[in-house]
Amino acid sequence: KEAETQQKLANVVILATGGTIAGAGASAANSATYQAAKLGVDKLIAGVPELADLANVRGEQVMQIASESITNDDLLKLAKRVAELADSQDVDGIVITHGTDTLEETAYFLNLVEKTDKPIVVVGSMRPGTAMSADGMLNLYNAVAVASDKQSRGKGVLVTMNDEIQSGRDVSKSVNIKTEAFKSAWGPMGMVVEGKSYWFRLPAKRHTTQSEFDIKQISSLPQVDIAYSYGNVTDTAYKALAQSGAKAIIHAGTGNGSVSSRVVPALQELHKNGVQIIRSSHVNQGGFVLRNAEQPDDKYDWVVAHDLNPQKARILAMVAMTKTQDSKELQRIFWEY
Ligand SMILES: NC(=O)CC[C@H](N)C(=O)O
Repeated sequence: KEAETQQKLANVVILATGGTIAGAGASAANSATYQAAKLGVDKLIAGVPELADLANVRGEQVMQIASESITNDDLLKLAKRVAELADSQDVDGIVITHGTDTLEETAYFLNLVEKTDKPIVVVGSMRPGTAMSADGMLNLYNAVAVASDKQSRGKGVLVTMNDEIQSGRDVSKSVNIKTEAFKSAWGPMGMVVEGKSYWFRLPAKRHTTQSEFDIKQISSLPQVDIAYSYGNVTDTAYKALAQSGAKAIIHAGTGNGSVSSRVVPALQELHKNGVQIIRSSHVNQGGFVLRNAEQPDDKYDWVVAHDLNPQKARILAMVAMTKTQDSKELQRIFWEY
């Protein structure tokens, strides 16, 4: 009987990378003061015995770090392992446990480069497992539920936090401390409740199997950096980033991705020397940067990030620039993904 149930259940692999979901604090009252990336994947799985009702689950520890320390090399390593597993016939879905600080970057990266329609679900938690009302157990349970559900196929990389199913492209950490940290300007795609998913929307942008990018053809990522804008800003950071080797600079602009008149000349100069200038916005609820609004992008040959926040724009620029150095092509890619 047990063997029969196992046969019917989906095979889900949990790739653990660290974060608060693997964190531990000194006492149950420590919801914000704790160490991330302490528990191994086997402990995470053992902590939620109900996972066995959803899927045949096995775990792999890919790294054990806080996500703010993830490098491009870490991203490549994770994405290549995801691709290997997705190619394997005995894997039906993949869950990645991840720190929440850069979870949105990893989810978007995988959404762009994984050539599979098998569910890939990225999940984290806002409180360590040792805290009162810890959210990691339920988030992980929900992630495995979504990863083992055939309905989740072909919908791009997903994120399950706080009972919601979000698109890995759109979702962003919008508040800290609180468990409802992950929001998208375009709303969640669905809900997951008691191990069952309920879908309401589909992504409109190219992803996974419809993407022109493939992790198997990417062995390194170009240096792309972000410069933050504010009142009294100078061009120092932009110039320093270019000097350190940035091939593109994401302008984390004010408002509509506006650029201070004190910075414009430096950006024109950097672009003449081959650095791509990509205008994004750091407004909190989701920016919307349009070409030739605020700045004459056609004249300057700059690119706009449209609705992508600066950190997501960095991910797309890196992936795009593995294939093209042409600003028109870059802009097309920014419209399509
Ligand atoms: N809630 C979290 O996961 C944050 C912990 C840590 N800063 C990380 O991103 O890994």
